[in-house]
Amino acid sequence: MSASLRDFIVDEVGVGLFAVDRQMNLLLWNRYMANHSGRTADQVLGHNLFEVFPELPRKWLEKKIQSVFILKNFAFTSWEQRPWLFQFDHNRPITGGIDYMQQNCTFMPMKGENGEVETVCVVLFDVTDAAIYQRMLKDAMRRVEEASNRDGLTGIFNRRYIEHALTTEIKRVKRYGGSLALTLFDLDHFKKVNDTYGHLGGDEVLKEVSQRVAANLRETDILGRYGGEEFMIIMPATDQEQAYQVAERLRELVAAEPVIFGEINIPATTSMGLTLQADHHESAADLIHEADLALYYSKRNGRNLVTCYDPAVHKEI
Ligand SMILES: Nc1nc2c(ncn2[C@@H]2O[C@H](COP(=O)(O)OP(=O)(O)OP(=O)(O)O)[C@@H](O)[C@H]2O)c(=O)[nH]1
Repeated sequence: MSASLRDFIVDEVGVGLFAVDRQMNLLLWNRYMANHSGRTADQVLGHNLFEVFPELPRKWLEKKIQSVFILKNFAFTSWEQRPWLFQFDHNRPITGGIDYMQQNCTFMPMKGENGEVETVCVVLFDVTDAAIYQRMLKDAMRRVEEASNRDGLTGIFNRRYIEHALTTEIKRVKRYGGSLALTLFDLDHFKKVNDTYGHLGGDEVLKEVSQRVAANLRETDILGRYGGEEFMIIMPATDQEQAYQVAERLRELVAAEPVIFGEINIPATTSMGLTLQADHHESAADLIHEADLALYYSKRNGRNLVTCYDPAVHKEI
């Protein structure tokens, strides 16, 4: 191959190419590197790489290059470990939060006639597009995952998620001890709300009640929509007295102010049933059943009430 052909390829190859000797002096600097760094080959060749580019991660890069001299093997770095070696602009209109050109690098040992590595040549690949797509894919997957856990109307957790969360919390208590309270609540006479104010009015009540309750829980509590107008609150590390206080506060909070639906005020109340995790509970279903029974007694005793499950009082219906 003629020298001119070789020079042509080195300059037009479309990746960054540079080479250093054992003292880290630059021996090769192709046009790609010149264009992106703003330093021409004439300005950098013969100079120490780290003196020309003091912003390079010297300790890490020197070790990497020295290892190629010593081990006489190729070495690689990926943008996932270190997003970039040189702070090059990427010129992408949609960056997805990516600041500089993302780079993969290959370090090649170039041996002399004596078999020793005399030069290390570094190939720098622009992998910004792949990095952007991977980040977008991860974001999309996170959003899908998030959406699959949420109830479309109210934005709180859906039944699938909250049942799973309850099972996890029960396992945690069984293993590490502590207390766990479960509250189920249901909007009172909700059929009448729908009949009187229409389905959209009913929906507004569901949304507003969810928001009020969500805003008045601890960060560690988990609120979910369990059914049409039925909700569940998992309260980890909460005993019966605390859970009762919380439920009473929430009940009052819902009843205190009507839900505003356009020009109309819709009064809403809730009935609640709560129970605590105990050794005899085998599964989430056992706990839910007790909370449901207590909720039933709240309905039966006049609604707008909180009932704590008591096995001596709350018998199967
Ligand atoms: N607007 C609206 N209504 C819903 C939704 N899901 C369930 N519902 C309604 O909720 C009502 C529940 O009625 P019931 O189970 O008879 O209970 P209730 O009228 O609340 O009576 P009590 O629970 O005994 O106080 C039904 O009319 C359902 O159509 C929803 O997403 N939006």
